[in-house]
Amino acid sequence: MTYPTQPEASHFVNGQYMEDDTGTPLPVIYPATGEKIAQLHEATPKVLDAAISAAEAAQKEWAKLSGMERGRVLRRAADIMRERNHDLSVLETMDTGKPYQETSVADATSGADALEYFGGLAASLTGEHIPLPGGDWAYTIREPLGVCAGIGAWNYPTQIACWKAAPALACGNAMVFKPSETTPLSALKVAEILMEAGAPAGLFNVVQGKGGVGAPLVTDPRIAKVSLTGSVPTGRKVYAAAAEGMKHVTMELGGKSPMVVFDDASLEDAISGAILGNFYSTGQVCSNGTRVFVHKSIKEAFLARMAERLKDAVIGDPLDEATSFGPMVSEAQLQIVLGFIEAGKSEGARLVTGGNRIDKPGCWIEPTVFADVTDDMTIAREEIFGPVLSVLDFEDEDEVIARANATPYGLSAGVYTRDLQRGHRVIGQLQAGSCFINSYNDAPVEVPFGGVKASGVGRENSKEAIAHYSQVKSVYVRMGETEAPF
Ligand SMILES: NC(=O)c1ccc[n+]([C@@H]2O[C@H](COP(=O)([O-])OP(=O)(O)OC[C@H]3O[C@@H](n4cnc5c(N)ncnc54)[C@H](O)[C@@H]3O)[C@@H](O)[C@H]2O)c1
Ligand SMILES: O=CCc1c[nH]cn1
Repeated sequence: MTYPTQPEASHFVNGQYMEDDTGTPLPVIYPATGEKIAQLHEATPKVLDAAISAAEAAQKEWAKLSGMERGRVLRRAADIMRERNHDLSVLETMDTGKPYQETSVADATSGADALEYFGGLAASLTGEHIPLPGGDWAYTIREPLGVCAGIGAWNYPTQIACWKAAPALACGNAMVFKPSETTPLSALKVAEILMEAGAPAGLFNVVQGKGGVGAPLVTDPRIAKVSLTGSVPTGRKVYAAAAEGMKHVTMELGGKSPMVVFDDASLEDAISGAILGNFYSTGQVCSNGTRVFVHKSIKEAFLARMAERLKDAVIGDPLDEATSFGPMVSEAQLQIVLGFIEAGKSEGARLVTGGNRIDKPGCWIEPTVFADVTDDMTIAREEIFGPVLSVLDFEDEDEVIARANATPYGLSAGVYTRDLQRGHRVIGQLQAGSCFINSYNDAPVEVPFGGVKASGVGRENSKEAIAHYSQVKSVYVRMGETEAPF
């Protein structure tokens, strides 16, 4: 392996790399080949304490800056990130296995968008003046929360770090970020870039490790807010632990989202949407539309054309720009997905294409499509987080809305139809936070992102995120005498 993937040290604390090799070893594997590309260590209590202390000290100084000054640092970081997009994308590809064709347009670039967007907003985070009877008045101040903990999943490591850090820092907070143990490399680059852009030492710290490092980070009394991107079971644990300390939370969790394809839809567009919503990032996207409800009258045409379109997937070296479908992130995740495929077969779903591990080193699996899936099957109920698309038939609008909503999840939903009234009518009734009409899986920073029901609490991106990284102080000002009853 020629690309430098071994970082200077495992953690980034108080503006510099930090190592404590007494921590449990954490090997980093390139999923495309199974080769080890870096060797890190999990954070020990000493590292974690140093990171939180550094963040606490930095936050006090950072909060004294004006929004304009804070925003300037974030916008500089966005520029640096864009200048380094190539190298950052190669690193992201090696960390996750996602093809460079994707990482070069959806990872560091998305992180840079967040830094630029929230950098631009920082100066406008002001309070209100509220006139009251008798000449009295009140004003409000939007204050930072303090030190925020960010905890990431492995599918979008750079994007997740920036989607959390950018609004947190814009509001005057500091952050201790724990990336997923599976993809620990790129958050360290985010930390380097923020320091280079002028952020004070300690403002953004990275500590490595599994849940055993995440758990004490969440409960540390110096942490004011926890933002987790991860699965629903982890979300339940982290939300409960944060509640004990009455901390603010953002929970960006999993889903089992419906995509509804009506009989008047453009078949090519609907298939493109289903490809984006099931096979982009090898199916490892939280908002994926994995329950594809296709109107019975067009189902066979949909399946035939989907099978044809899948032949155009270029499965190969993720660093080759022509590759459009990479490996799964890890052997463990691959085994989980193979288990779901077996469940699909044994419960009676029709395997249309794929279904097999690809016989070469690394974590490769074929893009897989099941048809004749029914609502009670495991593959229709549980989040798979891999390249497995399930087609379910429907005939009636009210029926499909009820079935689409019959899930504990509520992250996303999509509708394909040429009837715009129907599109809005149906989307309006689907229980999901991030929805699409005649599109799927777009996530621009200007638009709120997040789920309802078990899929999460709070929103990332857009102006909505500001409310989740700040609190409002109100000040009542009496202009006359203070009257009391006695
Ligand atoms: N809604 C979103 O924005 C979004 C985005 C990406 C991924 N996801 C979800 O993430 C999941 C896949 O990622 P994953 O397998 O890394 O998820 P995961 O829940 O296994 O882990 C997520 C993170 O939580 C940490 N963690 C685990 N136990 C913890 C504990 N007790 N306390 C604190 N931290 C703990 C892990 O180390 C990791 O960093 C999928 O369910 C996917 O839908 C959601
Ligand atoms: O994985 C979830 C977040 C996301 C959705 N689209 C791009 N990133």
